[in-house]
Amino acid sequence: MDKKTNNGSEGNGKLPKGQLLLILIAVLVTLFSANLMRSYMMSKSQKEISYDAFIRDVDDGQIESVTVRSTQIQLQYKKDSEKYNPVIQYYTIPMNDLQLTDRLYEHGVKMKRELQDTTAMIETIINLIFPIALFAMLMFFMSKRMGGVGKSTAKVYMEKETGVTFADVAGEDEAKESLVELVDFLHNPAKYTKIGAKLPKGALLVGPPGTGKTLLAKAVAGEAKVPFYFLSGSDFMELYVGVGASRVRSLFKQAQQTAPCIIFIDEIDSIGRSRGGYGGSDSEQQQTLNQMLSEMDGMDSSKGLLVLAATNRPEVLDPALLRPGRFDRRVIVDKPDLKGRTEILQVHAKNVSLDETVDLPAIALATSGAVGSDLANMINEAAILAVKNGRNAVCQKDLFEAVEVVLVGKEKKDRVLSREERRIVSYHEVGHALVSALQKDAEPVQKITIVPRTMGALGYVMHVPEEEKYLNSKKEIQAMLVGYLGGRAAEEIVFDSVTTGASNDIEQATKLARAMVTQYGMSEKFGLMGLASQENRYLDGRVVMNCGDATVAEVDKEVMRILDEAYEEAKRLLRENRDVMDQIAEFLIEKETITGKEFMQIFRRCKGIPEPENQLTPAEKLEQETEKEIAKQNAETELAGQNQNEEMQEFPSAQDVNGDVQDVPKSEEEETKHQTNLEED
Ligand SMILES: Nc1ncnc2c1ncn2[C@@H]1O[C@H](COP(=O)(O)OP(=O)(O)OP(=O)(O)O)[C@@H](O)[C@H]1O
Ligand SMILES: [Zn+2]
Repeated sequence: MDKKTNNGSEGNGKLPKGQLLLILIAVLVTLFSANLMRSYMMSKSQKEISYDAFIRDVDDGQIESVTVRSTQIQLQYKKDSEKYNPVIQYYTIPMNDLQLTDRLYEHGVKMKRELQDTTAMIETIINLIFPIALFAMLMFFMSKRMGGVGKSTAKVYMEKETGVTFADVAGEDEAKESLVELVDFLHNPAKYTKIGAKLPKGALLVGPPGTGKTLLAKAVAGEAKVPFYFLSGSDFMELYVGVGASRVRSLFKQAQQTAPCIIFIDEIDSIGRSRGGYGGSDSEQQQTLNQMLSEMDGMDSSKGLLVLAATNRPEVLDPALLRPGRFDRRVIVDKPDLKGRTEILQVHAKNVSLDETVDLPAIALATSGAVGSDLANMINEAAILAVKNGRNAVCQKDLFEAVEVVLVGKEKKDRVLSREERRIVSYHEVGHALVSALQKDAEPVQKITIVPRTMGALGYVMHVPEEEKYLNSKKEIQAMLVGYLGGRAAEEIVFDSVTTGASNDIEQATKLARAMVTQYGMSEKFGLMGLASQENRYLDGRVVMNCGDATVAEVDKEVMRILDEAYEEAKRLLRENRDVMDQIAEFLIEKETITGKEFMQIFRRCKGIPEPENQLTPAEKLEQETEKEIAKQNAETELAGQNQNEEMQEFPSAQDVNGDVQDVPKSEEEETKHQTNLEED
């Protein structure tokens, strides 16, 4: 979702440490030179006069006042004296003169005695102690900020025991399988080295954010009961030159001392980016990477030391990292499928009280495209909702609400749309839904809402897949395209103008149409030619075209044609069903949310289709069964009339959030692409 890999560490509000250091040095230099100047000037302005000259001046009545100190007598001449000078401080060395006081008194000279030479003392302090103190501070500061350069103990995050096991990681069976082997290496390295087998030094966990890569690495450590060292590639970004490399060195050194153990490097792409590749690798990154490479080469894996690294951008990694003896194993940690999602939900629901309405597989069906961290979030969010509503167990309705919260954000109650905006959003969403309902190959509509959400959606349509699909026919994909464009088509038909609200739809539709032409071999013009390969399946990576410029232009034309065709089809469908669209949109404007049932009722009424008798959605069936069961229970215990099931009624089966949301990890299209890919392999 919005868990984009954060490579930079800028913008944390604090002054960069380098700058602080510079400021400190500048202050020091200024103070120092100011001091030098001052004492220079002071030595200039002090002027000694002989004792007899002093006595003469006293007798002459030229002296205004004296300050007597142990080592000198400072003289202040009267303003009208010819010796008077504001910048010169006259003094004389005291003599053993017993009459001095009387003499001064006689001539009306003001007398002051200072026991200690305070100015001298202050001067010593300023000139000696203060700079020393500042220097000491500076040294202290520098040694602290270098974080142990030269010392072997840079701060490294370590867990003696992670306590995580493979049972905590749900789904991801293939990934777990290849990691189980590594656990055995760690357990008993001698068993392998005796035969002469070389143990693997590293494995690369590759997959989209939030799929449990960190969790898997911890599970390997937990299963092998070895310490777990953790380092995140992005931590290196804020460091000074040389610090990254030294951190890597000290990490490996520490790890080697506690072997067998696991070193886990998250976001390895931020240090392991291809040297001299695009993005401009800086020398600091290179140094760190080189250090890592040489540490791995020098590592003795027979001691049971294993380096795991995670990335969602394997294609940017330096090939040197992937060579034999380094991260030569690749473990794919992909987005979970329906079964995987069900299992992840079950793992996280283990410690949550659920009531009998809860149907986790239905939630899994509704969350195509969600990853482990999303699902974990949903369970937690549902638990919070249950507490908020004063219940002591989570029900299915909480879970469905949590799905929406995680995928499209919370309802934004304070965001009030104007009447005109509500009309436009309503028609837009009804356009999507109606087009889907009219095309037999599209999924039935489950819910439409125009309550704005925090993650940016003004409204959206939920679909219910009857089952999870891994392969889509050309017809289904075309229907999907028409569905994506239905919102914009409705706007054009009704308001004769279009808004920015459809930008995400258009992006999705274009991606899908392009994939039809270049990847699925679904265009007549280009046939089966594979024109592009997706650079990164794990993020919304760019697609690399494998053909010449002329062909690229042709592809663009073909994509445009497909989109135009789909748009025309959407408009045709909506024009022919204008009355249905108006009625549903009116209902939506008034109610803000319309359920699939209500939608179909209006739809059927307008189209003159009789209400089907016994055609229930799976969730409705479930609901009925649960009701029956409760009734039975009630009869058995002779308790009557408590329908604990009320809350669920609005929420039939599984749903698929599909709409104008920027960040929803999208589902059908991606799933289709991915599965099609698998098919090709
Ligand atoms: N397969 C899974 N089974 C159970 N829980 C999971 C699974 N995948 C993710 N989670 C939950 O999501 C949380 C985050 O996952 P984790 O940090 O391991 O993902 P990641 O792939 O390392 O993500 P990133 O790339 O953002 O670091 C986990 O702590 C766990 O609660
Ligand atoms: Zn839309």
